Amino acid sequence: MSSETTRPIVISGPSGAGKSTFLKRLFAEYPDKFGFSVSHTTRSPRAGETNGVEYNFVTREEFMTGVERGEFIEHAEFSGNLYGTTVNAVKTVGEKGRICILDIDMQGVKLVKKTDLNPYYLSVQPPSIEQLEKRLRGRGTESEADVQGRLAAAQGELDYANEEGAYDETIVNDDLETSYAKFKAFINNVTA
Ligand SMILES: Nc1ncnc2c1ncn2[C@@H]1O[C@H](COP(=O)(O)OP(=O)(O)OP(=O)(O)O)[C@@H](O)[C@H]1O
Repeated sequence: MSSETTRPIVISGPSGAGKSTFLKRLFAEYPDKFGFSVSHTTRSPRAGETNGVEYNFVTREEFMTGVERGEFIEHAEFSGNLYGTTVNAVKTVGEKGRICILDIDMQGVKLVKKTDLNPYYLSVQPPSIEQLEKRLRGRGTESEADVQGRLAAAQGELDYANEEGAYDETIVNDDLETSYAKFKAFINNVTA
């Protein structure tokens, strides 16, 4: 296997564009090819959780030392605990021979670009904002306020994706079968 095959793949696009739909199908088709990075957290492990599997469990001091050393791509605090993704956690997936998939928003993309991870960047877009709204409502997993927030953020995501060189490839998710075929072709092309 050449080093090329372990480059991560960043998949980004507005909430509701269809990233999870594509990834679910992809993982079902290729169960052993891809992987997700293990995040770090300062929260305590729950029963049955193993360090290094669900999360890398660290102290707040260890976490903050990592942040100061620039080891984190991103981190955030939720309900009193820190969570984040390190550059090394992404590299570890590749070292195990799997392709690390990063399903992240535009802010995450900008942060990954500051690292030496050198991934492929793929933008998944809805056919229109109207269609996006329909799909978000159809999914039925968000409150009205959440749908509005996602639609407001969507335009920013699309504007960024239109900037020259922001992504290696853009897939407009109109007809699902056709779009998934394009998605798969992109993945197969960069991982061949
Ligand atoms: N081509 C398509 N045509 C019609 N509906 C679609 C299509 N692709 C996805 N959907 C539907 O649109 C909704 C949003 O898709 P999905 O959850 O995959 O988006 P997402 O980009 O992963 O969003 P998030 O970033 O919020 O996780 C889902 O209900 C999904 O079934």
